[in-house]
Amino acid sequence: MTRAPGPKGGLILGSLPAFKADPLAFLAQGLRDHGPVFRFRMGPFTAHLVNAPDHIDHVLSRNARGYDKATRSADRIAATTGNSLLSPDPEHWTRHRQVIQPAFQPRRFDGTIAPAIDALLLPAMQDWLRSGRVDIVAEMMRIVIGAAIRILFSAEIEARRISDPLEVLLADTWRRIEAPFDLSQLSRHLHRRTFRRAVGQIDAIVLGLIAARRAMAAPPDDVLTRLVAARSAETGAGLTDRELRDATVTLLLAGHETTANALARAFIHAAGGHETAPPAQIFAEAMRLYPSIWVIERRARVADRIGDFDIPAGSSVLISPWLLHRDPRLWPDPERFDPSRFSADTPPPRRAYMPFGLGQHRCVGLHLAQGIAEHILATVFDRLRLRLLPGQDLRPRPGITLRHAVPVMMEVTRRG
Ligand code: HEM
Repeated sequence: MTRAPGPKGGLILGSLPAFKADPLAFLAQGLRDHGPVFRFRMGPFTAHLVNAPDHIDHVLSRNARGYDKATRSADRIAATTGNSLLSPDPEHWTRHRQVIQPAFQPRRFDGTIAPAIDALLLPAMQDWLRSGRVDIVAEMMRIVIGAAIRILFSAEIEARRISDPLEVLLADTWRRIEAPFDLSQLSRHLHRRTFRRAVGQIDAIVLGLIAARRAMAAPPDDVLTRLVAARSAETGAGLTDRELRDATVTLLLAGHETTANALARAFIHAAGGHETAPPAQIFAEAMRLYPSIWVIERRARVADRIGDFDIPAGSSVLISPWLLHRDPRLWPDPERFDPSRFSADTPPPRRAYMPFGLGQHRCVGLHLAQGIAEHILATVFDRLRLRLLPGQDLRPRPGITLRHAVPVMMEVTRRG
């Protein structure tokens, strides 16, 4: 057996303290010191980081059967989302994917994205102009969640009623992923009270939306109606209220911070030089440098071999779009923000770009996220001039998603 090289770490916790202190720096250092497949230990768990395009394709796509999502991270996330698309259980995943994927085809959103955003963004831009400033992270979060609620559920709910409890859930989930031993696995009652309260707040909203939708004689044509109407091809059964709740909470959790944080990065880096680049290219480049899902985890179901190294059954395999997108062999001058990398005549290097993942678990919300982001970027840069105020901490804060230190303030003036 050929073990992959890697940092030794401490006797009991292994590399967990170094990972917790700065996960991006820890993984980047491991790559520099040990090469594109390296092994490390986090408490009792063994992990392998894999960072060559061919190896990533092997794990997520070509040999996806050899890997599953029965990972600690998926397990912790399922405490919030229940049995849904993010569930480690392949049966639940298949059922939800069959129902949700058709509801997210790009043409399904024709004509709905722009009005949902404009209703929130246009008045917001007036406020930014009046005060001459905007906290771009908070505003992107508010506008994305508000627009998503309109697009998915045709509802108008104050964004904070959803984003505040989601924030608690995401922070709590990340804490549990980082902890080598989690007593809440023994009993749901050991979940912190704040966690349970946040779940209760979200459930009250989504279960209310589901009940109202079931009672409607002429429901609107949106994602919730499509989920309520979906029937299993084999049994003809529709989703229960619990399944609808799990699907809905999953979409909210997976979609809001990912899109909002990448958008905030797009504004921060495009302002002052790249505003006239096509919005699709600005957003693609922001997600290259700041992929919201900065690490993807799988578990080896059976023993495998990646490159020259043996991967034992049960080992966790980590793939980091953050590292892949900054590899200087794939991306010349990787730290430079340059939307023209994505112009039609310079397609990105093959298999070197994966902000939405790869293979069967590839993001279902991809077209929605891109549609929302491109419309917001185009509308704002068409009318306003944004400049980053100096002296701010822009370092990324990795959690479940790649976050920012907040607030990030930008100066706002009228364009032209
Ligand atoms: C810029 C925004 C987004 C980014 C960067 C992103 C990224 C990703 C990535 C990397 C995965 C694959 C994870 C894996 O393989 O384990 C994923 C899966 C997923 N995403 Fe997104 N996402 C974004 C927006 C959205 C939106 C708007 C929604 C829905 C409203 C969404 C819903 C999901 C769901 C449900 C999955 C699980 C798919 C599955 O396992 O079958 N995402 N996303």
